[in-house]
Formats: sequence, C-alpha cells, structure tokens
Amino acid sequence: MASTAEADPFRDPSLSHLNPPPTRQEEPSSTLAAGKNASFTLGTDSLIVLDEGLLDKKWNCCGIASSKNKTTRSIPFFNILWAELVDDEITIHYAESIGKEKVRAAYLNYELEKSDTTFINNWIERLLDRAYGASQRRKRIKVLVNPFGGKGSAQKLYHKHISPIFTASRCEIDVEKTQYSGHAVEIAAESLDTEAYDVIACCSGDGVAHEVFNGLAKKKDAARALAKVAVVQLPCGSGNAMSLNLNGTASPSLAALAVVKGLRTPLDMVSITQGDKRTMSFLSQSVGIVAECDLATEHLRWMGSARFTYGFLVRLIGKTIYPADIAIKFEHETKKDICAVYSAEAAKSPPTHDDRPVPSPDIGLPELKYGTINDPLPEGWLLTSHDKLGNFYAGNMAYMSSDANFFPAALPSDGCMDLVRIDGNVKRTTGIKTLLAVENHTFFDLPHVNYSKISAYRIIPKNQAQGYISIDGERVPFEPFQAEVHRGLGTVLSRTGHLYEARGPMQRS
Ligand SMILES: Nc1ncnc2c1ncn2[C@@H]1O[C@H](COP(=O)(O)OP(=O)(O)OP(=O)(O)O)[C@@H](O)[C@H]1O
Repeated sequence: MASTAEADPFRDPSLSHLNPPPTRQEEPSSTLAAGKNASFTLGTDSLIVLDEGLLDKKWNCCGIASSKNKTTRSIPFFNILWAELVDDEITIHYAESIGKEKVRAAYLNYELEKSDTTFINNWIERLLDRAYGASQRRKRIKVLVNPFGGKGSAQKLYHKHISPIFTASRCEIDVEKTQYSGHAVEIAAESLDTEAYDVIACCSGDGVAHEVFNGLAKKKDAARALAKVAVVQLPCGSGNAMSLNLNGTASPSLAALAVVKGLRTPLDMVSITQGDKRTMSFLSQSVGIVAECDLATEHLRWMGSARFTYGFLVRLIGKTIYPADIAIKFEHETKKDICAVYSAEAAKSPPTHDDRPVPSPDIGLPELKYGTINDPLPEGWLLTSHDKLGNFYAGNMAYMSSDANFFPAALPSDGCMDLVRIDGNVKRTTGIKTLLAVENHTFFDLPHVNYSKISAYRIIPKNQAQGYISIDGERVPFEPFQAEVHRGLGTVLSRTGHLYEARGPMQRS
C-alpha cells in the first residue's frame, strides 16, 4: 500500500508524522435552479435571484415592481421570512423594502423541474438557517393591541403593517385588544399561559409593555414567566422607546421584521417600592424636569414631540429646581470606567443562545436585597442632600425618544441602571446646550452631566408640596421611593442579543 507521502508528490516528507490533511467534504451547491432561466443563490449576506425573464417582465411574484433591464436582484437574508416547497413549487416569502422606513410582505413563486427534492429541501433549510441564525423560527406570539395607543390607530397599523409580516413568517398569532387601562396587567397575570407563547407583542406605546411586565411579575411563577416569555413592542403609541432601543426603529413594519428575527435577550428589571407597593420598571424613572416635561404638558399634546422641548425650555429659563435627598449604591462612578464597561460588552460576539437556566415554577419575584422604602436606610448608604437638583433620571435603556439617546452607555443586562443627575442652577446657556447635546450625541461628555452606573437608590423629594415622578412614563404619587435592579430578570427580543440599537458613549460620529 502506498504511503500518503508517496501518493501526494507535493507533500513535504518531513511532515509525514503529522496526520494527513482531511479530505474536503464536497459542499452542496449554493445555487438552486428554477427552470432554464432562473436560479437562486445563497450569497454572503443575501439571496441572489437571477431571472432572465425579468428582462421581459416575467417575474412571477407578488408586489414587486420588476425592473426591465436587470436580471438579478438580491434580498438580504435578514429580510427572508419563510421558504417552502409545495408539490413542485418553491415559495420564498420576504420583507420587501419600500423606502427607508417601511417593508411589506412579498413573495416569489417558481415552479421547479421535477428533480431532487432532498437537495431542494436541504437548500431551503440552508436558506432559513441564514435567514434566522440563532433566532427562533415560527414564534408563537400573543399580540395585544391598545386601540387607544398614540393617535388611536394601533389596530389599523397592526392589520396593515405588522400582521402580514408575522403571517408570512409562519408565526402562530393570537390577537387580543386591550379593553381598559390595566387590562394588559390582568391578561399577563391571570389568563396568559406562558407555556403557550414565546412572545407577548404590545402594539402600543411603552405603557402597555410596562403593564405586561408588571402582570408577569404578579404571577406565582414570576421568575419563570419573565424568563420564558419575551416582551416586545411594536410601535403604535406616542412613546415608543422600547422599540427604538431593541428593534432600532419606530416603524411598525420594520419592528415586526425585527421581532420575527429577534434574539432572546435578558433584560434587567428594576423593583420600585413606594408606600406599600412594589412595581417593576423596565425603562426609566425620573424626578424633576424630565418627569414634569413629560407628565405636566399633557395639555400641549397638539404640539407633538415639541411639547417636551417647550416644557424643557420653560423650566430651564426659570432655573427650576427639584430638591431631594438621595442615597445611591454606585457600581461605576467615572465616565472612563463606564466607557470601559460598555466597550467590553460591545466587543463580545452576539450570543448564540440564551444561557440562563429556566427558573422552576415555584419561584416568584426575587427577594429585595435592600428592603423597601419603609425600611431603615441600608447599611453603607449615605443620604446626601441635592438642594439644587434639576434632573434626576435613571434609565435602563438608551433612547428615551427618537432623538434622545439619553443613556448611551445603557446595556440590557449589566445589572445596572444608568443615572443622570444635573443641577438645576446651571447657566441658562449651559442648560440649552445640554438640551441640544442630547440630539448631537455629546450629552454624555458634558462636564456638568453627572453620569454613573448604579444598582440601587432611594430618593426623597423635599421642600415641594407637589411634583411629578415618572416610572416608565407613567405618573406615580409624589412620594419617596426606592429602586433596585434585578440582573437579567426579564426577557426581550433584540437585534444583537446583548446591546441596544443606539450609539454607545465612545461612538461620536
Ligand atoms: N382600551 C383601553 N382604554 C383606555 N386605556 C387603555 C386601553 N388599553 C390600554 N389602555 C391604557 O393606555 C395607556 C397608554 O398606552 P400606550 O403606552 O399603549 O400608548 P401611548 O399613546 O404611548 O400612551 P401615552 O398616552 O402614555 O402617551 C396604558 O397605560 C394603558 O393602561
């Protein structure tokens, strides 16, 4: 029998002690022929469709404006929703881009020559593998539509822009309208079978998502429910921060596509205790100017998003202050440290799976490490007086609205809230620069913006008879409260599995 070295004249005999190189497995072809004139090829990032028939407009598909002089087009794998072979026909469903802000469900349908169905089915599997990667296919989605969300058009938006994308992706859908304020809490707490769904999709603003998290938190098996079912938002409200952060868009159809392709992502949840009540916050808490601009300008709704800016300017010019005593459990206090934490997470490759153990059914919400607002101040916490406080804003996500990346260093599950504190007596020009800096992504760097990562705090407003406190955009009583983070207690879907869709603190341009 001839040795390997003898068999291969180009092999270095001095390396004959090493194992022979593995024989290369023949890769199955990445091209699927569809008749004589058409083919589909699995490219690097997209599906390449070649069809000579396109030249004379024989493009057999739905909703595509075919070009007369192009024989190929590419569809990004991200936009591929589903593919299947039925009898001799292959149908590929995809999200067709219509401008920058919209996609719509479309499909290609080709008759294939009777050939190797095993090859065709394998090719379809490879296409779906590239299209979905680590994202679950055919998600089971409970859809909650708030008919009064935003301008009251959530139902229309759902049927026109969202449902067709879910259906084309072969998701299992169960739709329910919320009937009254607090209904989503009841649905999530009482009637929702968490074994039957992978996702709860809120066609609403951030308010219904807040209710769903709180409903899941009321379940006996809260820890399991919050870990098993991903809560997502399809932007149909006036405040759509959750979708901006996780889907990277405020467009309902693009958000639907992002949800179909979303990766399970653990989300820090924050327990708020106020009086005798414990509520969960997933987005933000504010005391001072932000809370007041959001909650006290309802009468200016006709101004649209300008009402917030207007409210802000009025209070800046008036140098309004909101004094409070605050105690904080710091995790990272310098901007340099905070940037390092963010960069370390951003450098990681996206997770391929959610590796949290699923909690057993007898586990409810985690115990409060630091007790409640009614307990003595936890040991080591120092209550400091903030007599000139202008803005106290704690965020668990980056974007608070489409042009406000307030917390650029926020991470979904670093076990921290990002906290911004700004004095209310800064010069008026500095105040206005601060407002502009939020839009210009230079806010984080401003020296008078005190930015830290913290895991718990207590705030006691003082010297004010009344005022505004906002938890996830909802008004709560103007009373002291305490907050503490539970790392990765909740679950959402995101594009990356570990980051928000916002520019981090290091990325200036
Ligand atoms: N059928 C209903 N009737 C009245 N209120 C409802 C109904 N369904 C839901 N809600 C309430 O509407 C509130 C706001 O909802 P959501 O966040 O979806 O919309 P939004 O337009 O962003 O809200 P906001 O009015 O706070 O700007 C929620 O807190 C929820 O309790």
